[in-house]
Amino acid sequence: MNFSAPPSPAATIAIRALRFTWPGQDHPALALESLQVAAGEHVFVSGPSGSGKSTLLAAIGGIIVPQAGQIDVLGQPLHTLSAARRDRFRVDHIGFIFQQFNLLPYLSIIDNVLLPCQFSAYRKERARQQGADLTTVAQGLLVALDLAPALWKRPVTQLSIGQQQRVAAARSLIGRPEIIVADEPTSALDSDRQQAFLDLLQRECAQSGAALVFVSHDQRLAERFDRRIALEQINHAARPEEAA
Ligand SMILES: Nc1ncnc2c1ncn2[C@@H]1O[C@H](COP(=O)(O)OP(=O)(O)OP(=O)(O)O)[C@@H](O)[C@H]1O
Repeated sequence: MNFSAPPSPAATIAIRALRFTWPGQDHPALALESLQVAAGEHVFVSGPSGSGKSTLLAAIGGIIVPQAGQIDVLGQPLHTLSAARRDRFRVDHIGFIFQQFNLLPYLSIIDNVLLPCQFSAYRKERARQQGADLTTVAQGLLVALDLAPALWKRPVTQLSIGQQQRVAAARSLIGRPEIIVADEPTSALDSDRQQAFLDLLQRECAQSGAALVFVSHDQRLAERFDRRIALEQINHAARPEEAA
């Protein structure tokens, strides 16, 4: 079949001697000697504004390519892949939840959840193994994430922020990618809803065995993770004094 099966990994994510400088900048945004995430591990990444959190997630996703060092994801060194193969590898193996959710307003809720299966034969196949058909699997995820069937016919633009966020989480989880990456997914929610969302996300990740890399400013969420990383302490390029 024509999809990129993962090589067997020593660590789910392994970063060594990473240096990344954004185009046009004279100072690196990332300088990390070593960072590893184990299979199924839930890691909380915090750090002040400008400490490189989003840049790190972009590097893990192969969206940007470091000028030096190496990132292996599921045993695959990302720098050896062409841009097109990196894109495919990302959609096959990593579910992203962005701060702004990036839901497509012209698609139904179910079709938003199923989007990764449109781009990835690997995710589609894995989703198929989970249920009778893809729609049933998407619906099952929405129910697990507390999004009631009465809402499924609504345009995504008519959902609350918390509901949109749960659709985005279901989309990241469909087809059981090995890694879920979440960039400040709770920043628009009040404290109770943040905790509830994290409950659901962690439960689903535990069930699928996915590693979770969760970026947040909110230290109240930190204790619920296997490991906490203060990025400004390990990112030697970080200049948080410049933070807004
Ligand atoms: N597209 C870009 N082009 C140039 N510089 C960038 C770009 N994106 C980020 N940077 C710079 O890289 C550094 C790290 O930014 P990054 O967005 O990764 O930080 P962050 O920790 O995610 O911040 P925040 O918490 O504010 O989202 C900052 O100095 C920022 O100005």
